[in-house]
Amino acid sequence: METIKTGLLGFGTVGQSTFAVLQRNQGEISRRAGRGIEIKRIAVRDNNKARAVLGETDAVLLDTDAEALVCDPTLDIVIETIGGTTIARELVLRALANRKHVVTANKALLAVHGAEIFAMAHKHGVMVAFEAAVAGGIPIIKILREGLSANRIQWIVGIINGTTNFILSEMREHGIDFETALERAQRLGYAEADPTMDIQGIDAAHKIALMSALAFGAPVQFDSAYIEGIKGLAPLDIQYAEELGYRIKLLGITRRVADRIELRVHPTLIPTQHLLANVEGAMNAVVVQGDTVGSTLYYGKGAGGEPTASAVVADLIDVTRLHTADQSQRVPPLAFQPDQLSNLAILPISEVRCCYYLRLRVMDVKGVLANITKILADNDVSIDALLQKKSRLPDPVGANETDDLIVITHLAVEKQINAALEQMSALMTVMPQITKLRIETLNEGC
Ligand SMILES: NC(=O)C1=CN([C@@H]2O[C@H](COP(=O)(O)OP(=O)(O)OC[C@H]3O[C@@H](n4cnc5c(N)ncnc54)[C@H](O)[C@@H]3O)[C@@H](O)[C@H]2O)C=CC1
Ligand SMILES: N[C@@H](CC=O)C(=O)O
Ligand code: NA
Repeated sequence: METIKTGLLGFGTVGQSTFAVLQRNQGEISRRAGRGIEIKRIAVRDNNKARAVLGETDAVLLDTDAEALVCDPTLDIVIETIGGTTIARELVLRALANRKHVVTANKALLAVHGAEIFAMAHKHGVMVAFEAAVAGGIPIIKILREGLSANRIQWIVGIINGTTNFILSEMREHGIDFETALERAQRLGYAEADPTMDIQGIDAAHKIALMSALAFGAPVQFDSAYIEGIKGLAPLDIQYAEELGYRIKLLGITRRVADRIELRVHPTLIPTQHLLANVEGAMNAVVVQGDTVGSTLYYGKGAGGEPTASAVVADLIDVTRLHTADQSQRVPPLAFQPDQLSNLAILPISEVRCCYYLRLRVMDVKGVLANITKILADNDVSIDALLQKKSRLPDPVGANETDDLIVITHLAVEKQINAALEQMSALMTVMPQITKLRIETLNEGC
């Protein structure tokens, strides 16, 4: 059978690795797909740079005309690896309108414009495949869409941003400062073109929003996600958390709660003995809890050229198989049939129930602890553990001796915690900036 012809948009980290994997493993790939898969055309921004990597070849048309690529009648599949939500959106919509399947690694694009893009694909009877967009090489989309399709999924918790996990690991294990760790992540090809997407938790939110839609059969609701990144995380809290038996990770969390969904990304304390706490560097891990299967864990490389290309090429093989076969075998992009999506809304963060880590800096005077425990009790918050130590922060001018007070709470509703924090902040004996972090024990309890 004739090979399937594809066009590649962008030739950066993911684009180059996709090209290399398709070449290197072409024998096995065509045996799996039922026919060969070829990149016949590449659209780039800088021809000379790309030519230097690609070398001289007549087999691939290399130019800067992305518009022409998505309209090229000889191509069956467009592979989008340029990133972003503007030009990529236009090109993907144009490719779909031209009845080309699209394989993309672009989570930002699908989290923001997924509804429009999936509708366009449906209208023209073509596929949008995006395994590479979530947790890089871990085949989590396939797991959610196919492997766990018998389950009523209850929650998903994941380390789904390699850059921030790499930074947290480097800071904790090697005492490296934030900026140096970020530079390393960029050099290794993990970070987004704009690394604030990683640092601020936005990239993780794109991914958890996509997984949430797949798990619960609702539209992608990235706009309603609660997002907090790692920039404000103090090394002191990383230390105290360790002393109390927790590690801090940037987690993406989505959970079914009655008729609503939790959708949030924030630094979270998890017990150090949990497998997730030991996921280091740019590795990703996702825990999916289904009613039938129970708890399942998926672990692997979430960023970097080759692991991401592994997912892009797997999608190319899937699309090739389905393109070649009867179209009735198509799998819906969000796992549920497009006319069967529910309108489950996102639960506001103030309504979320969690356990909390609170760090207060207090004057070392009589009654301070009693006041704080009373405020917590008045707000219906019970204490699980308490640690009081001489403050490790330098004393501000004129202050009495100060202590760091760490409180670990039992399950509480976030608005009760916030009310308690407001009352504590008003105490003369409590110094400004109380730190609040959420805890997930990854059991039923929290
Ligand atoms: N790097 C990684 O580890 C992963 C990246 N992704 C996603 O893959 C996509 C690509 O990421 P990277 O390869 O890391 O980025 P990159 O910045 O290395 O590559 C993007 C390439 O696209 C080119 N480009 C930009 N606009 C263009 C246009 N209009 N026409 C032609 N070329 C254009 C750029 O010049 C650049 O070479 C992004 O959506 C990213 O979120 C997904 C998973 C992992
Ligand atoms: N910037 C992302 C790349 C993969 O999605 C990350 O660090 O995880
Ligand atoms: Na994946």
